[in-house]
Amino acid sequence: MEAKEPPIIDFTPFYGPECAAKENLVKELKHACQEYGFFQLVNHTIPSDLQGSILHQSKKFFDLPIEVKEKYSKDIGGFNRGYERLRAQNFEKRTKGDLKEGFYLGKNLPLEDPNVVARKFGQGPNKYPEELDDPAKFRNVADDYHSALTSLAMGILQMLARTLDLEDDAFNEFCQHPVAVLRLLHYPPQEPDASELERGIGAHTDFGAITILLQDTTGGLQVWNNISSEWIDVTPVPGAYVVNLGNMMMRWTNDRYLSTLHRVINKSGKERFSVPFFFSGNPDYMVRCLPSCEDAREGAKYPPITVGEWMAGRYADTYGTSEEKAIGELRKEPEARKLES
Ligand SMILES: O=C(O)CCC(=O)C(=O)O
Ligand SMILES: [Fe+2]
Repeated sequence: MEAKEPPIIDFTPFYGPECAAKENLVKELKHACQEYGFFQLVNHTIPSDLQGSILHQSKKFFDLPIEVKEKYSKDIGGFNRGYERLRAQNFEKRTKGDLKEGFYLGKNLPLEDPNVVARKFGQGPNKYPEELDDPAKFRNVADDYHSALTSLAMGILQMLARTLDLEDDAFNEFCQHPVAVLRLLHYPPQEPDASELERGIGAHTDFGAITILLQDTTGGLQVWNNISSEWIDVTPVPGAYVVNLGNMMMRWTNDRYLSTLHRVINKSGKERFSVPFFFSGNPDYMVRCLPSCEDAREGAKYPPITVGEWMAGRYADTYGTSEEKAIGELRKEPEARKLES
């Protein structure tokens, strides 16, 4: 079978009454989750000017001098918010690090919020850069965008519940006080003579439930196709969201749904901007295999784990606190085996 790009799915029926088109949407989503773990979503009602604004504010931040950006380092003050310098992440562990810089934002919660006081995973205050021409604009756009994407994520999960023959509200508890991370990303163009191993972001799967990614028109995102064993480009569709399933979905569905390897290589000669939104749910929620997905003989492949424990472990893996484990996981990937042998 010829490998194809992940499908483009029209979300319009979600906003309308029950009808054949809505049933068809559920079928399309189910097919995408089983065969690709990825799809592009169009007609999702997030205004294009809000999408343009978040990309614009992101560029403004990354254009600041490095000393200013470092003032907002993610390493200062905890809460997983703020600036992450070039090459800080290194998914494939075969170069000096991924050729991108980032800025992490979440829902802005004050220090006295009960979930922050209780040190729940991923809950806390944002950092907002003061040195921009219009700092209030950055703040408003980031907060509005985060809240719009939180609603979209809940809508998508409602439809994904239907694909699993569950009630629409099946993921409601999961969506309470969610860990939801907005990551502004800037990929400088890679040098023409860069190593073949140079990556904007190395091959990885996402940790959470779903990721909703806005990419500019540069291109460079690729997904791994397990059947044809090749990397497939995800061609930018203006205004669309690239949605992919994270590891939690595999745990829930006992691997019926895919959490697919993906990477970015920016050979365009231009800088690339993207904004993934990672929706990982309520830190106290126990992710366990859905009864309908248990295997008749083998039961569930993965033991139950809370969102908080799962996320903390996965972050530790990618940020080097458990480097050996991360390398061990990468070795399982076909591409890595090929390159090593
Ligand atoms: O920038 C992109 O297109 C992908 C980013 C990504 O995969 C991630 O941040 O997990
Ligand atoms: Fe990713």
